[in-house]
Amino acid sequence: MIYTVTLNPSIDYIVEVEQLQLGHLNRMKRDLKLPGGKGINVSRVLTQLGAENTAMGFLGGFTGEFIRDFLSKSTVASDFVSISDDTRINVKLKHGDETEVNGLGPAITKEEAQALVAKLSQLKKGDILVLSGSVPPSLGSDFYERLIQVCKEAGADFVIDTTGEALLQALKDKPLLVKPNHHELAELFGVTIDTKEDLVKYGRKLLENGAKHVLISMAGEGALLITDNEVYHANVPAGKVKNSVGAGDSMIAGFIGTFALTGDVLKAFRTGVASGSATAFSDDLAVKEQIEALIPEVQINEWK
Ligand SMILES: Nc1ncnc2c1ncn2[C@@H]1O[C@H](COP(=O)(O)OP(=O)(O)OP(=O)(O)O)[C@@H](O)[C@H]1O
Ligand SMILES: O=P(O)(O)OC[C@@]1(O)O[C@H](CO)[C@@H](O)[C@@H]1O
Repeated sequence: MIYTVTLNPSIDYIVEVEQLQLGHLNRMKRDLKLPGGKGINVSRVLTQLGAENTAMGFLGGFTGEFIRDFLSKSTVASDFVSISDDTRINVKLKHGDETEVNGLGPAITKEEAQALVAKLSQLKKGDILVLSGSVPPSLGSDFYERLIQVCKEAGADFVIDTTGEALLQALKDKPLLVKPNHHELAELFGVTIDTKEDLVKYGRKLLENGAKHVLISMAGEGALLITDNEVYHANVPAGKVKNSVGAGDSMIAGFIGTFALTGDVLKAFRTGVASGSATAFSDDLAVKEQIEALIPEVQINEWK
């Protein structure tokens, strides 16, 4: 069973304007409210792929109710801890370009935090825990580390999609998968990456430090999968990009959902790329039919 954890869910308020004029009244051309937060996105795409999963984390207030309701209507199983503060609203402004303004996140009490830890102590060997996204400041920066220890004690695997120190710290506990994009990989090691050799060199460092699989996404320029023995490159399908929000989460869902169902790492890689691109080509997250249509367009080659 796969469990996703979103410590800091959001309503993603997607607002489209013809042209953004700072300091003036702008009228919306279109707007859309969607449940957001990286783990929730992973759960929504896992559900599309038929991979059994439960979305967990913290939800509170009217914003939390919106998310609960949306997930239930779209048959995404969930088991969130209810909190007294409001779940945040993240603004995604489309004005030719994409500008995002993400909230800090709600206050979470010690008791609420402990309630999530207690739920996760029910994990079992063979389960996969997906930890994705930012940590609300009230939880403290070591909260992921606490959840990873709970996961390890249960003998379950984990995937972590975060950045910086929290990601580096998590490597020693041997995550099943990490997926930085090429910019995040460079930032992580405080370097600039200009060549294919450097991408592989720094991707391999994540493996050497403990990750079991490393995916490096490069938006429209393809993706790399680095395993102990091999490096594989995938192209991305051609299409019109409508939305990049959640493309990386969809890629993780495609990879982990397929890996959990088949154990086949290359099939997982191909579905991961197809899922990321299917979301990039949609207004919302990808649905099953869109993902399936793109799978044959993803070619994977060994990278020498
Ligand atoms: N321009 C594009 N054309 C086709 N596919 C794309 C494009 N941009 C993103 N994707 C798909 O989405 C996947 C993840 O994209 P990206 O490298 O932007 O990840 P990310 O930075 O984690 O994404 P996010 O915007 O969700 O933070 C890519 O590997 C690819 O499959
Ligand atoms: O603020 P965080 O937790 O880093 O990212 C949150 C977020 O930007 O990530 C998702 C896309 O990946 C969105 O649904 C959501 O708004």
